[in-house]
Amino acid sequence: MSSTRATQEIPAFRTRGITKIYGGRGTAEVRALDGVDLDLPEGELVVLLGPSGSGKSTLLNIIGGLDHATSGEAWFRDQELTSMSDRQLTRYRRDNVGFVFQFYNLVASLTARENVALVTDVAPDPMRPEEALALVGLQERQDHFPAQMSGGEQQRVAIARAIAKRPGVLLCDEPTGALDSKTGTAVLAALEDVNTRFGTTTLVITHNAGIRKMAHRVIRFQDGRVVEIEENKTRIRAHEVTW
Ligand SMILES: Nc1ncnc2c1ncn2[C@@H]1O[C@H](COP(=O)(O)OP(=O)(O)OP(=O)(O)O)[C@@H](O)[C@H]1O
Repeated sequence: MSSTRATQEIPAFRTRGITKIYGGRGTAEVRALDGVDLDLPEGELVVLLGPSGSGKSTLLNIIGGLDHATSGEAWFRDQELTSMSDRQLTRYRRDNVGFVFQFYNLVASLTARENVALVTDVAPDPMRPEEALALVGLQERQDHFPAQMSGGEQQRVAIARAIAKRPGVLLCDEPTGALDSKTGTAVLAALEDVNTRFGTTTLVITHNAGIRKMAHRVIRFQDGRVVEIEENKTRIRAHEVTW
């Protein structure tokens, strides 16, 4: 087996027995994750579904290097995240992870281009902000401020900001949660395009079950466990998703 092939077989993310317990010592213990084992291949678009409180965000935060597990192992490619210090996790996030959250977290006093430049100024091999904004269809809106844009446009600026540093993975927590179907569709199309064009492994938490049909793989959570993993043989395009 060639070394290239061996490298390709390492999943983007691998978790073994990941458990996260909040509270304890007098307060009620919450087992947010209870032994999660996952292998997520490179380049996939993965949808995480499950009821509120089932552990989706907790998992995303751990594999995104924003939080520590209580026990178990989590790996990004050949790097073990669960043995990293906070400083190492900060570097891991900076070098590898783009985040997109439900509320866009744009700086109100900066234009779209300036919001993206906040990230490109500190990344080693970034796209130009103009290029990232063009990829999400906002080439005409570079000099606009967040308040002059719709929710969907603001979320696309947030996606441009997340992808501009060319991350290996894009982690999205309810990216369409605050959007109506029309603007939500444009956001999904931007995520689909990034995944297809760059092969960026993309994880999307959603409560919109319609989005599952866009995914290569659908992971369903319940009570802190993975209860179902489904691979879609045929996928639909973002613009076919119904709300
Ligand atoms: N900082 C915290 N302290 C205590 N409990 C927490 C904390 N963060 C999350 N939890 C609990 O952990 C469990 C899993 O939460 P998590 O946010 O991962 O669920 P989720 O599936 O993402 O839910 P939602 O779809 O509502 O965002 C919940 O019971 C939640 O209340």
